Amino acid sequence: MIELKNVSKSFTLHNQGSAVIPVMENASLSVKPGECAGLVGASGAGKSTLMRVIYGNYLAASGSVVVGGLDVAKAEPREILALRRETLGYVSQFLRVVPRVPTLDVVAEPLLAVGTPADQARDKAASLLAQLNIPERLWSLSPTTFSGGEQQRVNIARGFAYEYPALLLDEPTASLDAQNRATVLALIEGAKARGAAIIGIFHDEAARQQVCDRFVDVSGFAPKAAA
Ligand SMILES: Nc1ncnc2c1ncn2[C@@H]1O[C@H](COP(=O)(O)OP(=O)(O)OP(=O)(O)O)[C@@H](O)[C@H]1O
Repeated sequence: MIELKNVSKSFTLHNQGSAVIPVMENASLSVKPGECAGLVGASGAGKSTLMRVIYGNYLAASGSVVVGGLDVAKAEPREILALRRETLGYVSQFLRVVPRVPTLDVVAEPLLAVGTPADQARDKAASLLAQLNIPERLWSLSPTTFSGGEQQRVNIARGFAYEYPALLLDEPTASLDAQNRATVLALIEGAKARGAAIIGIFHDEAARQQVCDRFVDVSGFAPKAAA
């Protein structure tokens, strides 16, 4: 479902004399449906960068990044948008939303985008918000003023509303209390059970032991000269 072959990535710092910083070389990785791979490696090793390459935010310098049959490293922007709508979800650490859109609609939006009838989309959104303990009085408000933890839970509800065949999870349990953390881990296990291929970054050791089938140490992808 997610297959990376010989992916390299470097950053060019245009404001610093165009210095080129190689971050990874020959990164290869394959995640099957129903499997969760945890990215590990020291801070700065390139875990988030690898996720952004898979999501198409960063362009790989070489290699292939195939998700659901599409090579993200060579795809047109409209193909990447379709991939993000239909195949690949991304739960980042921070919620980015259009101001003034009510929370219920923020969560229902990925379902509406794939043509789910509005009442079904809103029912699913309501059920996820309730599971994640977002009080109903907040559902009609924009989440922009919510607390950090509430925003994170809205973000997770949005990421799990539509059943993406592939999911990228960046610290989905960070700063959650025990009850919400357990709910998120159950959502991840449910996604695996229905066949989603998942790549996650979990600093929470117990969480990653619970949901990951294996670990990929991104330090192994460090460029040889910098290793
Ligand atoms: N947009 C960017 N421009 C330049 N350098 C970048 C950029 N993004 C990441 N880097 C560099 O790439 C390296 C990998 O960063 P990355 O954020 O992927 O690490 P990480 O393993 O996710 O770290 P952490 O666990 O601390 O979040 C770092 O040295 C970082 O400085």
